[in-house]
Amino acid sequence: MKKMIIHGGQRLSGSVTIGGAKNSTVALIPAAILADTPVKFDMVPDILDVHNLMLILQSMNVHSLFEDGVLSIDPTEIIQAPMPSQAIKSLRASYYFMGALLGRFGSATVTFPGGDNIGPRPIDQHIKAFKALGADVFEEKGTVHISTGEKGLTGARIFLDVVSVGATMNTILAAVKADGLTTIENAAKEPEIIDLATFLNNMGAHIRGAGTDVIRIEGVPVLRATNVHTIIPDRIEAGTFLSLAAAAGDGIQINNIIPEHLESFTAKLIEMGVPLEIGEDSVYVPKALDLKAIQIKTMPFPGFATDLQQPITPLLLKADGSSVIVDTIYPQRIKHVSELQKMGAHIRSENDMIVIDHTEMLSGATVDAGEIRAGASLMIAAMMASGTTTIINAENILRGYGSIVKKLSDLNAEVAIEDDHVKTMVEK
Ligand SMILES: CC(=O)N[C@H]1[C@@H](OP(=O)(O)OP(=O)(O)OC[C@H]2O[C@@H](n3ccc(=O)[nH]c3=O)[C@H](O)[C@@H]2O)O[C@H](CO)[C@@H](O)[C@@H]1O
Ligand SMILES: C=C(OP(=O)(O)O)C(=O)O
Repeated sequence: MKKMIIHGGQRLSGSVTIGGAKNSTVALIPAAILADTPVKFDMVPDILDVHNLMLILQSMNVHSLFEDGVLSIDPTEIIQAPMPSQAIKSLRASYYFMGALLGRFGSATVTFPGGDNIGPRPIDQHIKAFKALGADVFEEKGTVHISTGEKGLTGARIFLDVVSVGATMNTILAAVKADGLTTIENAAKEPEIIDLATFLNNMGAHIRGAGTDVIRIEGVPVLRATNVHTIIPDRIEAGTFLSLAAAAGDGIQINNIIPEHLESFTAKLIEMGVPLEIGEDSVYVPKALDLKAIQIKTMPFPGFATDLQQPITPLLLKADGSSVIVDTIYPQRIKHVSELQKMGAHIRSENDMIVIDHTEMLSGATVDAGEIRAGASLMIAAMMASGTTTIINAENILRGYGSIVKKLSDLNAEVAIEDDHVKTMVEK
């Protein structure tokens, strides 16, 4: 078990560069096994999810190498083999191997995925799509078996009952080499879906409409990589640093941002009174004073991202008055609430609402990063607090925040990650 130790109260300044998007990367790596050539990704974040996906690739005889942000994957000698269940369980996105293996071999056997513990996370819409494409699906003891038998996959019209990032991506992965036209209606519109479609289209796929709620996929027999795919910047990591900068910064420049991906978030910061200076691919956050309380409702893209409701919470503690968050995607995503209370935060959850009242001062405490964004929220609160905070289960933070100790230390934070009693990464 790892713990993150933060000595709070330092004012932060300087600049930070955002890495490639976790939620693109974790779909692109499984997508690589659909290629008939080796593939290369650039701007790959150094996060635990990537290392676990590499372990899963290894189990299928797919060689991968991760060096200086470039991940090379050679799927040309892939075999179907049992996958390491611990790695599968360590992340949500292992479910993308269902669509990718189905597209590659016409069958897939994948243990039910893990990922963040943020309330119920069914995959009924993924299964519905696989069935519509002609696969038989059955679940036994936590493992999903999917197969098309001799008949192969055939394009179909699929209407998703709920807007789902994972079901949209998985349907694309299964349909990209299927016979004929697949139409996904009520598709999710997240930028990471466009990134996946761009990667596949550059290899010869025929996917149109990614980024809208109707996606059309004309199946192709072969996918060949001819260039390096550069992963889009992580809008959730960017939002986390924007919140940190407004909460504890004396002027912080955040580089490698696509501002259009963050409009619902930056609009809320501006509404609070944070005087953001938004550039073409960067945002400068000056010292923020006199913040106003706001109301937030999380929605599918382009709405306010559920993954950013916890990271913005510590900033809301600084606002004058009561702020309210309603997470419509994951109403039970409240693991940070009890932990922030331990630090003295005036925060409570009631009837699917999180109410955040002005809090003059936070104090360091031992708190639990129950999941990735709860961890991000605690990390920011710890920077604002007086004294030392120890965040246990820090692996959850490392699932999605690459080089986090270095990035925070470069901003003048006093932070380290310790492995039980042994220091593994101390940058300052
Ligand atoms: C690896 C990845 O990209 N993870 C993101 C992805 O998760 P993930 O793809 O798992 O989330 P979905 O977009 O699928 O979930 C959205 C909503 O649909 C529901 N649902 C989903 C699928 C399904 O078959 N049935 C169903 O009812 C879910 O319970 C949830 O309430 O999108 C979430 C919502 O933006 C983000 O929080 C996660 O960071
Ligand atoms: C919920 C998240 O991740 P995952 O879907 O990978 O568990 C997240 O990134 O906030």
